[in-house]
Amino acid sequence: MNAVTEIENVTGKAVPEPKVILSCEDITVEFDGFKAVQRMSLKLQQGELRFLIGPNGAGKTTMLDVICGKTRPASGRVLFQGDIEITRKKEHQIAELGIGRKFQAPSVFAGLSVAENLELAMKQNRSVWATMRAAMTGEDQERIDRQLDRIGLRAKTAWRAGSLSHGEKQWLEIGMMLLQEPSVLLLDEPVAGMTDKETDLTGELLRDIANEHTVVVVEHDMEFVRNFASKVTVMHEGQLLKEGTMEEVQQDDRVAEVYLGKRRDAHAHS
Ligand SMILES: Nc1ncnc2c1ncn2[C@@H]1O[C@H](COP(=O)(O)OP(=O)(O)OP(=O)(O)O)[C@@H](O)[C@H]1O
Repeated sequence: MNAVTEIENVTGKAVPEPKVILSCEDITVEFDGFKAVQRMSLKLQQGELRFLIGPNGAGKTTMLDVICGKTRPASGRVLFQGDIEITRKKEHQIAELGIGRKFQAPSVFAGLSVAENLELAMKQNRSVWATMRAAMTGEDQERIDRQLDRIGLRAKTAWRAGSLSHGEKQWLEIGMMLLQEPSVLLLDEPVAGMTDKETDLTGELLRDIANEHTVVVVEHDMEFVRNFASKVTVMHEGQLLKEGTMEEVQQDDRVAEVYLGKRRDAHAHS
């Protein structure tokens, strides 16, 4: 399963080809006859941080909903890890396969401590829980500590989650997701409502996470995207408008017209 396909680069030297972990093919979503997404395709490589941008109503959230099984497409299919078709699977089955979804608002248990939230999340990881039940504590504590360091909340382990800042709650929820060891993380506007400092720290956190997981971020904050995106997918009116580096996307006239241009105009008039 882990065989790495090799391709030849321009010098004729064999280099490992990045593995596609998730592939959305020709997805169309209809709501009462209205096509919210139209023949949209999206391929994600293992370990990439992909930003999904576009104006309001472009279909970004609907694409995440299709991937995580919340919305059924009228046509098209979603393949996970090569040949596992997840298009008609239920949300919980898709989550168990390793695709985690985080919605915009943080959802942590406010009355529990940071540590308790993380412990609970880890216990929901059924496969690990079942196989490692006998050898719990030490190893589990290490896994929790690792996430605490990663999300920057080690000093606040005993704090009630409800007393954390908005940004810290978002990081805690990301840490909780990571303890379930997903291959793919889908995040809806993770930096909305964060301070500039929190936004930057979140960008660094997402980059760090993307070394081990594949991360898809739906985002409106263009400064954040500019600072942290390597590859960007732009949607408009349910369709793929452009895909490429931030530079390529910014230089595209159609993107400027439907999206970036509109934002510049909005700023110019404010
Ligand atoms: N459950 C639904 N029923 C009917 N129409 C819907 C439903 N969900 C989304 N839509 C419509 O589908 C289109 C795409 O919505 P979607 O939320 O995916 O866009 P988006 O790009 O995420 O927008 P935003 O950036 O504003 O969140 C919009 O016109 C929206 O009104």
